Amino acid sequence: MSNEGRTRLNQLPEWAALGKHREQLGDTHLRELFAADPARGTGFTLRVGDLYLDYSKNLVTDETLALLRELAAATGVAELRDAMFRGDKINNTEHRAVLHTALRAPRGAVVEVDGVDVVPEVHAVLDKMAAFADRVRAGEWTGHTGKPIKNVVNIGIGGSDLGPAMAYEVLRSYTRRDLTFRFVSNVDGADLHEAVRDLDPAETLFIVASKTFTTIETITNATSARDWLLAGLGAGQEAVARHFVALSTNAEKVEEFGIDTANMFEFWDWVGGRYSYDSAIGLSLMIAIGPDAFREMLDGFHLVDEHFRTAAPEENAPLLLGLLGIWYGAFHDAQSHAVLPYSHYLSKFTAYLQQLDMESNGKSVTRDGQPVDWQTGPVVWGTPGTNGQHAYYQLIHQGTKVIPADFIGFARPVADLPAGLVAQHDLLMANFFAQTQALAFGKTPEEVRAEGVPEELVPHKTFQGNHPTTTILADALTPSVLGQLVALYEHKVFVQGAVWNIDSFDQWGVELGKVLAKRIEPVLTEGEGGERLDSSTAGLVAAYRSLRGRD
Ligand SMILES: O=P(O)(O)OC[C@H]1O[C@](O)(CO)[C@@H](O)[C@@H]1O
Repeated sequence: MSNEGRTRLNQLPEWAALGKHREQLGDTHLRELFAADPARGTGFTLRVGDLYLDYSKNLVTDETLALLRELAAATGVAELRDAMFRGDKINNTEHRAVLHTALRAPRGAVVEVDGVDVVPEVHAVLDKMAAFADRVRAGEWTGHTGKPIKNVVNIGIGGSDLGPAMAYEVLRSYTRRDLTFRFVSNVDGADLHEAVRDLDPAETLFIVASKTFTTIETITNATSARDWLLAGLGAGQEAVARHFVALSTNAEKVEEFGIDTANMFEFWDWVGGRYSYDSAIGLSLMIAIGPDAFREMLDGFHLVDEHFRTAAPEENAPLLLGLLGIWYGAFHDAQSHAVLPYSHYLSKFTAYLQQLDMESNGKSVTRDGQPVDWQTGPVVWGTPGTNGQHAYYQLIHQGTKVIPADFIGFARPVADLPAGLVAQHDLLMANFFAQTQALAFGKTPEEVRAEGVPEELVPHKTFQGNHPTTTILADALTPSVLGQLVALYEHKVFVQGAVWNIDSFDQWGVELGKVLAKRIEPVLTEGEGGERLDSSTAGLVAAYRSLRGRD
């Protein structure tokens, strides 16, 4: 889907109107916006499925939102969205459809790629995954020596790791606590070593997750895992079949590696790596939480897909979140976006969003290859909130940067939290609410003085406030809520890519480093070819070789 001839974003009248509006708003403070509209705190909210979204503490007025929606209309967000759901090849540099939404379509829905309905295939793989997961969970899938599987090690990287690893943490309270799950991604041998050192190979299943099955980190780790297994069992290649399964789009490479393709769970080139954990890539998660909870998660995704597809612009949560990000990047010069969950279980959520957002929208040319001269994707960062409060929140409160932040919290702690610890939840959530309040309203010099603070300390104890936040509150962290949250962010990223007119579904930016690493490896090991390197890299490589005693 090309869009040649489209007016450049920053030449649209809608863009100019936003610029003018920004000038008019000037330094208008959230304190003023709230004072002017007593209903703002309840009016600037949305409900989507189980998510309650409060966007009132953003630096926007009704007019800002209307202008942003006009920008979305002028840039064809809805048309591109419909093209995505329809299965058009909107990933134009790779000529691929973008259909992660089909992964969570209910049985019986129809989604066509090149005239073929893909939903039956999706459900056939989900059924195969469920049958396998049930066998492992029931102790019926045995290893080479006949022992049931007790340990599951997912080997993958990027989208083939971050999704299942994140979701496993998020849904810990739903997992089989008697089974061990580990996630290996780093080509640093320490990752695999630490993951398997206390495991019995006879009880260990490796899930090799790779869309392409050519990713060097994953194939290297999988090869080492196979060596560890066979050495531990004292067995030959015949032991591999009971201990290795593959998740991939590439049957040929899976077979080449020595994994029986009967033990391969397929997905398709229309699933981007960072959009894939609800495909076969989620097998480790499905074993951990069971097929029913996995289905609930998919239904959560689907609920937000349908919301995004059908909700009016004024009520469309992904559209709103996407447009707010565009507003801050373009008109407030925000360089980053913080995601701050108030749940220990969401400790890997922001790391997951980093790939989703930054690999999707870290682009600087438009869909037809022209350089952009507007901000694209922000730096996404953050860790669970209360820990952040004692680390980097100082900078958010009193530093010089504009850092829009999403606060994510839950009304109820997870169901299996011991009664003695449940009481701590109110304290956690008191912090959650207090922080967005402090960020928005701050503390004026007058308020500080009224506390009797010595004059020389007043500037230090003043909080300027006016720091934008969006609060996402849900009842509890269930599989469905996780699906809803991930889909919300997926579509937010989509909206931004559509407005910025970039291809959010390719990732050419990861290629160069891979090629150079391949070239440098023989220089490290054999010492040949160093003269072709630049002087800095050549010096570093020489130092490395010398430290390793190779020269
Ligand atoms: O699943 P694969 O093919 O091993 O790729 C892993 C990751 O590598 C990338 O292609 C680049 O980092 C990601 O998009 C992808 O999620």
